Amino acid sequence: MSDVVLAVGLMSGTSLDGVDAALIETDGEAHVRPLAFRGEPYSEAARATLRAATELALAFDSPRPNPEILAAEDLVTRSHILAVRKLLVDAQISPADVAVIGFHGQTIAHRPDRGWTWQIGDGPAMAAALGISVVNDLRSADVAAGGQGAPLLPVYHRALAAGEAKPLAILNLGGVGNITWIGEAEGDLIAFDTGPANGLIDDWMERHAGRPYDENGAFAATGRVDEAVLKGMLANPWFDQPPPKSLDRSDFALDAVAGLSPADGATTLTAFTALTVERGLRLLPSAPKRLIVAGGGRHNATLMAMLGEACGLRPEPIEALGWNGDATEAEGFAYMAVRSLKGRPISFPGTTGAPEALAGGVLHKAA
Ligand SMILES: Nc1ncnc2c1ncn2[C@@H]1O[C@H](COP(=O)(O)OP(=O)(O)OP(=O)(O)O)[C@@H](O)[C@H]1O
Ligand SMILES: CC(=O)N[C@H]1[C@@H]2OC[C@@H](O2)[C@@H](O)[C@@H]1O[C@H](C)C(=O)O
Repeated sequence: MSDVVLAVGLMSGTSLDGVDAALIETDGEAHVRPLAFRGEPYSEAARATLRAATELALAFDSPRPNPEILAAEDLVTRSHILAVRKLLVDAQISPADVAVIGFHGQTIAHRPDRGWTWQIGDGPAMAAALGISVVNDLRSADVAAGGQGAPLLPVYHRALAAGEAKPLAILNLGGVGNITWIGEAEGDLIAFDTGPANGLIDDWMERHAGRPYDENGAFAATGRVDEAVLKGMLANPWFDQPPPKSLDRSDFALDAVAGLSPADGATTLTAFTALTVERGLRLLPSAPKRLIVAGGGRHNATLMAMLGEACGLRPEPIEALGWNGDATEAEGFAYMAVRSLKGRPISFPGTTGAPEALAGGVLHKAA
C-alpha cells in the first residue's frame, strides 16, 4: 500500500449549515482510514449571504461573474481555509504532510438540464493560502459529458461498504436526499437523488417555528400527517422517473403544505421525505438487505421511524458500520480528490448517467 496518502475533504452542503472538514488516510481505492473531523457552523449572516447567492444563481442562464456571488465565494473560501487550519491543528498534522484537499465548494445552482452545475469556492486561493494542492470543481466534467454531475458519493460508499453483505443501500439525508445501491457483482453501483430530505422541513421550521431545523424530529412528532396533501405531493411524476436523476435544493417548494398548521406541516413534510425514499427504493434493481443512513437526517427520530414504516426495512445509522455519518460527505471528497490525482473515475453510468466511467475535478497545485 505504498500510495496511501493523507487527504483533507471539504463539504458545504445544500442545507447551508456549515463547513464539514475531514482528514483521512487513503489510497483512493480500498484503503480508507478516517483520522479527524470538524464541523464549523456558518453564522446567520453567512447563511443569508449564501442563500441570496443561490437565489441569484438560479435565475442565470449560465454561470457568470457577479459581485454578490464573488462576495459569497470569498466567504466560502475563507471559511473553508479556516476549517482546514483548525482541523490540522486538532489532528497535529503539518500541511506539508497532506497530499491534497478535495474542495467541493458550495453548490449555488445545479442545472444539468441546462448543461451546467455551479459550485463556488476559489481553489487557487486555497492552495496558495495553505500550501496544499487542491482539487475542486468535481462535478463539471461529468455534466459536460452528459451526466447529472451528482450524486458523486457512491464511489466512496462502495469503498466504505467493501466488507458488507450485498445488496446494500446507503441513504444520505442532507438538504437533498440521495441513495446508493451496491449490488453483489463487481461494478454493481446505482445511485440517484431521491427528493428533498431535510430541505423542505428546514424551510418550514424556519418560517413557522423560528428554528433552523426540527431537532430530533420533536416538532414533527406533535402533528398529524395530512394524507390528502401528502398524496398530492407524491403524485409528482419525478418520483417514478428512472435514474439517472439529480436535484437542485430549490426543485421542491412548500406550496402544497401552505394551509397546514405548523405542527401538521412539519409532520406531513417529514412523512413526504420518508415516502420519497420508499419510491426511490422501488427504482432499484433489487431490494437491499440493509438501509444504512448518513447525513443530518439520521438524527431526526420521527423521520427515521417513518422511514422504517414506509420502507419495511429498519433504517440504520451509518455508525452501525463503524463510520461517522456527520463526516461521510467530507471524507468522500477527500477520497475523490485522491482518485482525481490518480486519474481514477469518480462517476459512472449507473450513478450520474455518465456515458462511461469518468475522472473529474480540477487540480490547483500548491506553489
Ligand atoms: N439533531 C438533529 N435533528 C434533526 N435534524 C437534524 C439534526 N441534525 C441535523 N439535522 C438535519 O440535517 C441537516 C444537515 O444535514 P447534512 O449536513 O447532512 O446536509 P448537507 O450536507 O448540508 O446537505 P446535502 O447532503 O444535501 O448537500 C440540517 O439542516 C437538519 O435539517
Ligand atoms: C449538486 C449538488 O451539490 N448535489 C448534492 C446535493 O446534496 C445531496 C444530493 O444533492 C447529492 O446529489 C449532492 O451531494 C452529494 C454529496 C453527492 O454528490 O453525492
